[in-house]
Amino acid sequence: MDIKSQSYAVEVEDLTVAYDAKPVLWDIDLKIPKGKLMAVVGPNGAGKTTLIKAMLGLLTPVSGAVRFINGRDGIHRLKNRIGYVPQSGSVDWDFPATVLDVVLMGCYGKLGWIKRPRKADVELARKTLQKVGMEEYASRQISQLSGGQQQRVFLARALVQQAEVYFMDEPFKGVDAQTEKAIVLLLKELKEQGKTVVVVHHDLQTVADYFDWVTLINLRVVASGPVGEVFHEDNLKKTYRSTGTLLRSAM
Ligand SMILES: Nc1ncnc2c1ncn2[C@@H]1O[C@H](COP(=O)(O)OP(=O)(O)OP(=O)(O)O)[C@@H](O)[C@H]1O
Repeated sequence: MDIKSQSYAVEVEDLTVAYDAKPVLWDIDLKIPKGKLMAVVGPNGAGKTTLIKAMLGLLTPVSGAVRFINGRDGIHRLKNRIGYVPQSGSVDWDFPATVLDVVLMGCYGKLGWIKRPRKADVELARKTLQKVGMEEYASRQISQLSGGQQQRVFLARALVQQAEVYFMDEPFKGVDAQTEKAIVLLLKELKEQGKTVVVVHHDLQTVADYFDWVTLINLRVVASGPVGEVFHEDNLKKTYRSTGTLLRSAM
């Protein structure tokens, strides 16, 4: 099937997810058009990470379905075309692997640990490390990097995968201004390549600059659509309810 001819990258239908029988996402319906940079916005505990994990098939929903590329493919048939940058700090890197090894994992998935990388893959991995400003750390143990540096390596790993749809959980969390700029440039580059990127994002002030599509969520989807249409005070109020101070600073 030609992935490029389809208009939706991801479709979520009636998705309900619970932890210990307590629903944290309720009846989620979502269509993410192909080629969009989409922010997922909502207060702490709104279910943003849970939504991403459920879309990736890392959590089993109580009900509902997630379909990729206009409903034709499930996640398991598409795994090389889906890239995931988990939240920094959520992965235990306390095992022996260099930065270059970790980036090469993006080329091979699980096979990376047993298969010898091809020269072209190593070149691509090094070039991508350069892009995220980490080339001089290629031989460093991943456990010996700061959180922000690990975040850059995660991004490089996702980029070498050359996926169609990317999910990034708070890629800007705890990074300095220079790294933030580098990530924004990468997002724009992915968009230019026609990729779809779904990003959990907390900084309301940068939503309109960095993204063209937004989903506002708090247990349910409050609104989802073009930033210019749905990212307004009314919807933000509904999403954040009592957090008026945060709201005022964003508008
Ligand atoms: N493994 C788990 N077991 C039980 N409850 C969980 C688990 N993970 C998350 N939760 C709960 O589910 C709800 C949604 O959590 P989630 O991490 O998806 O929110 P979030 O919007 O990503 O929050 P944040 O902005 O703080 O990262 C929260 O109430 C959280 O306490």
